[in-house]
Amino acid sequence: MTNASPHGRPFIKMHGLGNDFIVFDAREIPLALTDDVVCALADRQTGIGCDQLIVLHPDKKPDAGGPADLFMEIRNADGSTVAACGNATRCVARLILEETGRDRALIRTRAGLLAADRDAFGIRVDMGRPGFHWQDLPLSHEMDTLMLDLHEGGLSQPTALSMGNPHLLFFLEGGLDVDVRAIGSTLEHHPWFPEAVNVSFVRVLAPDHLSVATWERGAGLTRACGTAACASLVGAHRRGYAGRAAQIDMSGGALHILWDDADHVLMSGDAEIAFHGRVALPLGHGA
Ligand SMILES: N[C@H](CCC[C@H](N)C(=O)O)C(=O)O
Repeated sequence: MTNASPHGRPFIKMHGLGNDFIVFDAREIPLALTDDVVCALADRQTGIGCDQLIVLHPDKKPDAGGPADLFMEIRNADGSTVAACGNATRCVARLILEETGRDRALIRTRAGLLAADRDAFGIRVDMGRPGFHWQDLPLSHEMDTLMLDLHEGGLSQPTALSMGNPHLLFFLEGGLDVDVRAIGSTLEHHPWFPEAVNVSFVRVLAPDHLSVATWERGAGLTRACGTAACASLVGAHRRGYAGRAAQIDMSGGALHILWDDADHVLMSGDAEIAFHGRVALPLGHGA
């Protein structure tokens, strides 16, 4: 793979509430990254550092639901390819809205076609419908996804649901302190989740106010997780703890989530550009 120029391949470093991304634009010059190169770029000591790496491609299926502005490839820091990333989708939507000057963006992901626009909280993305069936996650066998018979670290009866990616949600009582890293890293690869799982810990502060901490599949503890914020609102509503709209506080900031009457989950929040750069690919090679 050669560089786009002698000074390396351009990228944009972006984040959504501190959940950070390296974004490459491959719409003009193709880019195919092996898992090893993704891991090297994501490394916070020897690479650029990120939770996820995003590659923008031309839309691959213009006839499936209408042409999208682009196809968004999503890679976790461990190199794994995943179908959904809420915070990164807001960042990509911002790039499209600024590039086109239009008030709406259409982003194709492996989880489906996502529409985005601006609202009072920043960028709003329609993250589509949640999935509750055990095969949506997927889970290894049929079970009640509202209350799983699963126990870890003194916690039990989590909810599992899909936002295009799998989420396991523990709802915490009162001031209970939990070891997010220990429990999250243990359950990420639980045998019931053949494709692994994102593990979140949710406190219900009010029916319209939750706080969430997430151990992300393929990335570990992040400052925010957009799909987890969506999943937490939906799960809290299903369990009778919350309404259909809430502010979700995470260590990196807050998102506003609405599960609308058409069963779509709308996520609103910031999308920031940290810096622009260039990198020789594969890392450490080339001028
Ligand atoms: N770790 C997730 C992908 C990134 C999700 C997160 N960064 C978000 O904002 O939704 C997974 O493996 O499904």
